[in-house]
Amino acid sequence: MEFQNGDDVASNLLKAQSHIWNHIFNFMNSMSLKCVVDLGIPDIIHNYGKPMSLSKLISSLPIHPSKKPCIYRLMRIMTHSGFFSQQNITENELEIEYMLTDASRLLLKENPMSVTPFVHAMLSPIMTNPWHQMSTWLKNEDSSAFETTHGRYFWDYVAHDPIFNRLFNESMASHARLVNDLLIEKCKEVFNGLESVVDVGGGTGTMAKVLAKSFPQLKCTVFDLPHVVDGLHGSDNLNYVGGDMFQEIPQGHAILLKWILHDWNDEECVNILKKCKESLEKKGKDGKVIIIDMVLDNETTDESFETQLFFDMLMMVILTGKERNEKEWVKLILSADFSDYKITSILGSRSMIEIYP
Ligand SMILES: C[S@@+](CC[C@H](N)C(=O)[O-])C[C@H]1O[C@@H](n2cnc3c(N)ncnc32)[C@H](O)[C@@H]1O
Repeated sequence: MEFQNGDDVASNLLKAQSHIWNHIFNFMNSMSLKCVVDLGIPDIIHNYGKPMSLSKLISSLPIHPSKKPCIYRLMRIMTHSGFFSQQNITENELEIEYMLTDASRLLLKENPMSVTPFVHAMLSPIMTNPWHQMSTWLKNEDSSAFETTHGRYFWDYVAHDPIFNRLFNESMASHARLVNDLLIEKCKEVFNGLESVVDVGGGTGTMAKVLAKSFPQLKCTVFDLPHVVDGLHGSDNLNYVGGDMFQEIPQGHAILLKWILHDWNDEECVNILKKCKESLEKKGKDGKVIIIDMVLDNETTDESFETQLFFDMLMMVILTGKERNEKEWVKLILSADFSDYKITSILGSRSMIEIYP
């Protein structure tokens, strides 16, 4: 047994207290980010074209005059968390000049890879309210805390709320734009020579459009729920089909499941994979399913692992899904009667899993 002297006890207690405080107040990071995005601060600094002083920033914001001093405090916490850098630090706060960082450049509206739609969707009260119901949900039979809060499954809710439908689809599309080019670059040989691919749960087709353009011989089908693809028009080698992947998946030589299986529990995933297998088998024997999702790995850097844990909690609270480690993926693949698989780590916390019938 270790004995601690009085000073150690006090210092450990204080550390424990700050640890708890930082956890209690972690939501302030999210909400300050939302505020900065709502006010368009990254765009204002970017459009200014050079480091922007606090006084200039304040005069560019549509805020009430009594709130002017609050902007320094908002910028201070956001600078602390890496969204801005600063120069010309003097006694006079108004002279501090702010610059963008890699993180805030990714929030610019004009950036085709902008993460701003993801901020709007994920931090809307529709998505944050369910977190207050987590412990209630753990004691009831509902499929998710989202259902406990909103009385519907997530996908059903999205189908009935056109504004949130647009917000959510745009957030997925913005995510896809960020990873598409990297993905195609890293996985060229996976799509090379393929005749057709069905992007199941392909949203509004952001990924499929890039595939169709990069591989003109490849016939791409975006398959998603009718309210997502209704009214969308394809091109020569791209078409949209509305339907339910639990019923039937259009035929293809390959099926892409990008950010799909982590939305669903094991039983649902096995059903989806079996539907994929049926679709592939109608085209012959050499097909494959290409899954893009996370493979949980606690050996990765702390930051990546934390991101994976956040997504796992998101899948639990909003949907019925989870993030899986390799062993859990293999169990799913074999349960759906696929015979072989290959995992390639591609994009930070995400991997590509090719599975073969
Ligand atoms: C997390 S999003 C992923 C979107 C896209 N693959 C991407 O990576 O950006 C999941 C997609 O699955 C679709 N989806 C949900 N249930 C579905 C079903 N039963 N049949 C077909 N698509 C479905 C949703 O509409 C949504 O577009």
